[in-house]
Order: sequence, then C-alpha cells, then structure tokens
Amino acid sequence: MDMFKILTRGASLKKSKDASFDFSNPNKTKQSKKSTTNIQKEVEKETDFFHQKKHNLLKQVEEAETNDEDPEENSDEDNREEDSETLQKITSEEDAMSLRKSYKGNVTGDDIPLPIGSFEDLISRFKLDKQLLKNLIDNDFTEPTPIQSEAIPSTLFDRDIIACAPTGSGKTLAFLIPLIQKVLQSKKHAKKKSTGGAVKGLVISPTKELALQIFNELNSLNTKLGLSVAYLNKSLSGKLRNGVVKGSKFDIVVSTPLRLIDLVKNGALDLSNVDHLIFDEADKLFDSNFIEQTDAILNACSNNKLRRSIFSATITSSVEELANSIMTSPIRIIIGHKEAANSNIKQKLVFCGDENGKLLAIRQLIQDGEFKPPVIIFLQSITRAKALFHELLYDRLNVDVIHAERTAKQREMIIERFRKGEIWCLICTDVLARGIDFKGINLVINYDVPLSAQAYVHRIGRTGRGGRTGSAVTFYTKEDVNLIKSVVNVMKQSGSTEGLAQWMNDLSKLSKNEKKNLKRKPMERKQISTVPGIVRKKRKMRKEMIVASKKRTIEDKTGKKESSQIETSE
Ligand SMILES: Nc1ncnc2c1ncn2[C@@H]1O[C@H](COP(=O)(O)OP(=O)(O)OP(=O)(O)O)[C@@H](O)[C@H]1O
Repeated sequence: MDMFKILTRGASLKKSKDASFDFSNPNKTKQSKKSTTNIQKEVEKETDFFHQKKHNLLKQVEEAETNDEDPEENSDEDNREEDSETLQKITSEEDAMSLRKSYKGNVTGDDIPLPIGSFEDLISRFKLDKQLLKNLIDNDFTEPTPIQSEAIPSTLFDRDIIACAPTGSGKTLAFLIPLIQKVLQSKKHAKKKSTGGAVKGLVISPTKELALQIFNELNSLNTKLGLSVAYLNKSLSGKLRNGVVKGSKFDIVVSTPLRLIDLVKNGALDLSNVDHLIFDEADKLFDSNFIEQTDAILNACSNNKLRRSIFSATITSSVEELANSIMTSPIRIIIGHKEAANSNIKQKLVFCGDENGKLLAIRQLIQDGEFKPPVIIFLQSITRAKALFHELLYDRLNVDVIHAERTAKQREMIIERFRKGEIWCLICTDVLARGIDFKGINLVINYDVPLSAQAYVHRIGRTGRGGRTGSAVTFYTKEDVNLIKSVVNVMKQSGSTEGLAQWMNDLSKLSKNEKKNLKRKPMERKQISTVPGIVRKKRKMRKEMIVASKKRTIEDKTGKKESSQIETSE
C-alpha cells in the first residue's frame, strides 16, 4: 500500500479515533474541560489575524521610546491605560500569589522578587533594552510563560536560580532574556570605565544539537543589539586554539562541556570574567557522566560575582542538593509538579507481546491514522535505531535516523530537513531526548521503554511544546515488565490512563544499581525485523556476492591484484 496516502490520510482530523474534536459532528464530540481550554487557546492564537497583541506591544515600546526622548510629550494617560488593558500588572504580593496560583508556581527563597505579568513590565521595572523587547515581539513572543514570569526578574535581581518547569514551557527564553540584558548592561558599564572585552555569559548544554539550538535563539534575540555571541563548534574551537580568533572577543558563549574545558585548559579561553553561568538540562550535567566536567567549568568561572542558574524539566532532590552546595541563597522556582510530564501530552502504553509485535504495532498506528507526522521514535541503542531505520525504509516511509555515530554535519542536516518537513519520521537514540525544539511534533513513540521517569518525561516532551498538544505512545513487551513502573507513575500523575492495568500498581521500581547496570549494558533485545531469519541470511549472502563480484570486475579491469589476495586465493 502507498505509505504516503496512509500518512496523509492519518493526518486528517476526522480520521483519528481519539481526536478530541470531531469537526464533522460536534454533537458526537466527547471533550474534556482541559481539551476545550487548549482548543480555545489554539483558536485564539490562530485567529489573532491582525496580531493585535503584537501591535499593542510595539506601540507601547515606541511610546516608551518617545517618552525617553521627550517626557513632556505623549502624556496622554488615557491612551496608555487603554493599551495596557490587556497587560497584567503585578504590583503586590497578592497579585503575585494569584498569578502563581494560576500556573501552579511554587517559588521559595529569601527576598523573592515579584513575577512579571507581561514583557512590558520589564521596561518599567528593569529598564529592559527596548530593542530586545522589539526582538521578542518580532519573534511573536508577546506574553511571558510562567517560568519566564518568575525566572526573568529573579535573574535580573542577580540571584542564583534553581528552575524546574515542564518540557516545552519556554525555559530557554527564561534564561536568555535576562542574560542578554545583563550582558548589555555590563558592556555599557565597561565602556564607561574603558575596560576591555571578556566572556561575560556562559550557557552549557549536554548535547551539540541543543547548544546549537540555544545559540540560534540567542542570535535571533541579539538582532541589532551588537553583542558578540558564539557557539563553540569544531571550526571555531580550532580557530580559538591556534589564536586566529581571540576568546575575549565574545560576550556570550554557548557550548557543550568537553569542548569548552579543552579550550580553557589550552589557555585559549578565559572564563574568569564570567558573571552569568547557566546549566541547561542541569540534571544531566550534574549526573555521573558529566559531573567532573561541570566541576571543571565551575572552577574555571572564578569571578566572585558569578551568578549560577540551573534549568531543567526534571531536577531530582540529589541534583538540588548539589546545586545548593554551589549557590548562594538561590531562588527555587518550580512550575507545576516537579518532574511531571507536560499536561498537553496524551500518553498511552501499548503491550506488544514480543519484539516482533512492536513493528506490527507501528504498522497498526499507521492503519489507525494515529501515526500523524511529524513523528519521533526513540530506541535504546544505535544498533537498534539503525535496524528500525532500515525496516521502515523498506516500508517506504519518509524516515531518517540520528545517533552518536553520525557526524555532526549529518546530524545538523537531518534535523534541518526534519524541521522543514522533508522527513516525516525521525528515529533516534536518547541523544535527541532533551531540549530539542521541533515545532508541531504530533507523536512520540518509545519503541524501547526508557530507563527512568526523567528520560521518559524528556523523550515525550518533544511533543506538546509551546502550548500545542501531542501524543506519546510507549511500547512494552513481557521482558519490559520490570522497566515500566516509572512510565506508569508519570502517566498516573498526569492523569493518563490509556493502557494502564491494575497489576501495574504492584510493580516495584528498578533499584539505583539495576538502573546503573542497564545504562552500562542495555537490555538485550531480539533483532528488529519482520523478515524471517532465512530470508535475512539469503539477502546478506546476495549482498556479499554482489560486493565480491564488483571487486572482481575492478581487479580484472586494473589487473592489479594485491599479493596478499593472491596468496589467500591460492
Ligand atoms: N513567551 C513565549 N510565547 C510564545 N512561545 C514561546 C514563548 N517562550 C517560548 N516559546 C516557544 O515555546 C517552545 C518551547 O520553548 P523551549 O524550547 O524554551 O522549551 P523548554 O522549556 O526549554 O523545553 P525542554 O525542557 O524540552 O528543553 C519554543 O518553540 C519557543 O519558541
């Protein structure tokens, strides 16, 4: 059957069994209150044809600029009040409490600043650079998300921060906006004192893909601001190492840990003037695989005025403890339930019997119209990701695969093609589980059960981002019974029950040791293939014969047989 037809058919709203709104027959629709609100929000977003909010905000920025130039002019309070009607002003603890209640925000620490109710607040309260606000508005960021409402003022008040908010809730801007503002201010200050340049802001991410994504976002917010920003890729690192480029030229650097440490050790990059250090996906950077590198970065950032922030959708108590030990009187911001899945994601568990059943389950999703591209599929190992890729290629699905064995260039290219919609289904290992922001992913499939609640939350968090909805399906077999407890717990906490069974309540979680062992040596699973072993063997033999025959032809043509080959053939 033509897979393209199946896929496009699956993308229709009417086809989906579980679509929360049947446009063809509204009376038939079973809608939860939550989905009504989501639909309303989406409709509101989509029908803001004239970008009213954007227009109002831009007008206010312009007014603020004119007022700066001539405070006598434009003193028409009535006008301004009218424009500000849509903006929420937070001026008291009561306002703050009710705002926090609305987004289930729990903020603790000493002297916590009031949250912001709008980006406009940043101009009146913090003299936010107007070009920066314009850049936000130009990028369609007209209202702060909850984590932005809280983390931006705290950072602007020079506080250390521990921030935990759901996947896709805007944590990147929550640290980039105040970082840019702070660095702009410190540059102005340095100019007055005519001191030289130095790296002032540093953002650390566990993967190259995420670092590049953060850098791109930083770059777009930096339009017309003139900060010098860098992502330490291979080429720039080389130039820094051999002195073609000076590290002190950059105001803000985004990097993965190893590359950065390498440059610091070589003396190519000096971090002793860094004022703001941000660890994104901090729980990953504080785990045993990264902790030595993280420690080295902390040591290199020796400025005693250094402010540190950690951000993630999952921050365990032990990570918090570690963070507390390196911070001074931090503000702890938790939006929603710590380590919970984003509430915009519909989750389900699917029992597949055995490994072969998983492939059939994918084909079933396609048949049922639930496989709505773009789709991401996660597997536990490179070998398995490759095997599934070949299997789905065989199905003529528009698919590609990303894992650690692909070059950085290949990975970048595939991501770009996936973002453009040229690839509909991306197969990957956990290398893409965290932070990567693909807009509009409809479905995440956990082909192999993730090893922890955190890994599950991040993987499924590739969908349901920026206020959109999405679905996540986790396959399991009888061998996975010991692994699914953490998935079951996250699902229960988010109120998702599809595929849950009574017996799952009695399951016990994996111990720390068991998890460690599984990380070191992933669970052995049967090879991915619906093709019987005998056919696979024949295919392999045929392939080998073709290779051998090609080789023989080349040898015949060139007449150059290597002596070793002659020896063996004889
Ligand atoms: N204020 C805003 N208004 C509208 N969209 C926003 C706003 N802030 C962020 N977004 C969008 O929301 C999406 C998710 O943001 P982001 O990647 O920062 O999420 P995150 O919280 O870091 O997620 P993760 O935990 O997976 O890393 C992005 O597409 C971003 O452009």
